[in-house]
Amino acid sequence: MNILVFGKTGQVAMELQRRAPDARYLGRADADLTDPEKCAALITDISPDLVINAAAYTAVDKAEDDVDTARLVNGTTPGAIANACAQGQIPFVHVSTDYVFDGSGSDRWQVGDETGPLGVYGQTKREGEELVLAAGGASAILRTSWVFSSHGNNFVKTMLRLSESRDALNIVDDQIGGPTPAGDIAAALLEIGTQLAAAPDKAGLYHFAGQPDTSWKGFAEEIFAQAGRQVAVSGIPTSDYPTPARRPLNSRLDGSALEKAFGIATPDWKAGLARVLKELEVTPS
Ligand SMILES: NC(=O)C1=CN([C@@H]2O[C@H](COP(=O)(O)OP(=O)(O)OC[C@H]3O[C@@H](n4cnc5c(N)ncnc54)[C@H](OP(=O)(O)O)[C@@H]3O)[C@@H](O)[C@H]2O)C=CC1
Ligand SMILES: Cc1cn([C@H]2C[C@H](O)[C@@H](COP(=O)(O)OP(=O)(O)O[C@H]3O[C@@H](C)C(=O)[C@@H](O)[C@H]3O)O2)c(=O)[nH]c1=O
Ligand SMILES: [Mg+2]
Repeated sequence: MNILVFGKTGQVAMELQRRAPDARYLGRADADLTDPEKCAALITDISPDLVINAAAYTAVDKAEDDVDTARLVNGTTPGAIANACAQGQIPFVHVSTDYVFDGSGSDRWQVGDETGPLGVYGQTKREGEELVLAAGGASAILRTSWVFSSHGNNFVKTMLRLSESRDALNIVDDQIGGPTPAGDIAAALLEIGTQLAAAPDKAGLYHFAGQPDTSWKGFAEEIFAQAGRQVAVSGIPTSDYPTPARRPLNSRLDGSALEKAFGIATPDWKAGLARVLKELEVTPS
């Protein structure tokens, strides 16, 4: 199967390259997602058997002041890609986020639940979802959360870096969600794409997030425990950690629709964390 991937340097794109080295990966220089027409034209020219979009504008706070770029990258261009795929009858797998939700309540979000993004990143990712679904092709959207890996920027690497200079940290303990290993996401995207090619009726929205749910404080504590770093972690409310973008308090995603349609189980993030720390050569001292 000829697979075309938008994204090359990001966490999920790097993990896709490990699992599907023969796919074609488009970096920013090959396909700038601020240019919807160019991205759509690439699909028509290349005519692959499957398209995966692993690129996005993921700088949550920066997006608040960079709305036009975030909208093009997260909304307009995924829509244009989905339209080109629908026209060419090419299955398309796209990635979205827990930040499309408003974070109310404490139930796990189901795929059909109403969205209500709190910031520009979440709003533009939701616009992308709507445009992809409206394109009407064989498109699957995988919402995930709190992605980490040995590559790029993520919470695990931030905590490890801070532990070099700090013996105490304040971390928010009232945002609850599922940390998700990028490697498990990449494997899920490839499995979804393969199944979608044979069964286009499996198109739609799905959730995939690591379990068990935890807070950012709980995630930090597990990172330091597994890494053998002595850092005292104090829980603080979100109101004590002001940021330009608001973030959802309840990010719990229910993965049962994905399990039912594709047989893909919810990943164990603590096991994924152990693998990432091993890759980073972080061992308890
Ligand atoms: N990171 C997270 O915690 C979460 C991510 N997601 C979603 O998962 C998907 C993958 O995210 P992740 O792997 O973490 O992303 P990263 O933040 O690791 O990387 C973002 C990628 O998008 C690329 N990109 C950004 N802007 C453009 C552009 N204008 N043109 C071309 N490429 C561009 C970047 O390229 P470059 O290196 O050139 O900047 C980079 O490869 C995204 O859809 C994201 O919304 C969902 C939930 C949580
Ligand atoms: C560094 C630090 C962060 N925090 C908090 C801030 C924030 O609420 C939380 C996580 O910080 P981050 O900067 O990793 O958060 P953020 O970049 O918002 O992470 C999000 O990225 C986007 C792309 C997504 O789609 C989401 O699923 C989610 O992963 O930790 C502390 O409380 N103390 C600290 O010292
Ligand atoms: Mg971030």
